Amino acid sequence: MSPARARVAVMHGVNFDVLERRSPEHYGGITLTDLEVRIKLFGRELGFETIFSQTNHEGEFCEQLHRVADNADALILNPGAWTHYSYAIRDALEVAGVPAVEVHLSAVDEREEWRRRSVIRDLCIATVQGKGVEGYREALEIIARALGFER
Ligand SMILES: O=C1C[C@@](O)(C(=O)O)C[C@@H](O)[C@@H]1O
Repeated sequence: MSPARARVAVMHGVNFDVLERRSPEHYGGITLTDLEVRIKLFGRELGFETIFSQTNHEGEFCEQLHRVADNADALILNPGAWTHYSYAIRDALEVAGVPAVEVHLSAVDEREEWRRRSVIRDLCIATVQGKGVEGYREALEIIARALGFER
């Protein structure tokens, strides 16, 4: 039997603390707080508790991945630029021990060459990109299906 409320960790990486100052064309001009409020509401609709974190420090992101299974049943991660080159984060994700969905606000596969590469993609059950804030809803729906929590 599944628990009443599954917990999903939502981890934002480098430069998400200044999201509203980044290219509105790609990131919508939204603040991280507004983004997290929207994700929390999506989560509630699906019966999830969402747990948020953001850091600009790669080692801290890795340490959060090491511990994520203590507090969460699944993971949504948007590591920002680390996605494209951090093998440290890849290795940490490998030991995270919960199903993970990779999310990007922008369509990384249609942007610069260096953004088209993700070193975490094959460790994730899905990738959602280019759908802005709505992409997080899609990621939560994917997790709901994966955990057998569809309502
Ligand atoms: O920081 C980010 C944000 C991003 O992950 C996105 O959400 O679209 C895309 C990355 O290429 C970029 O470095």
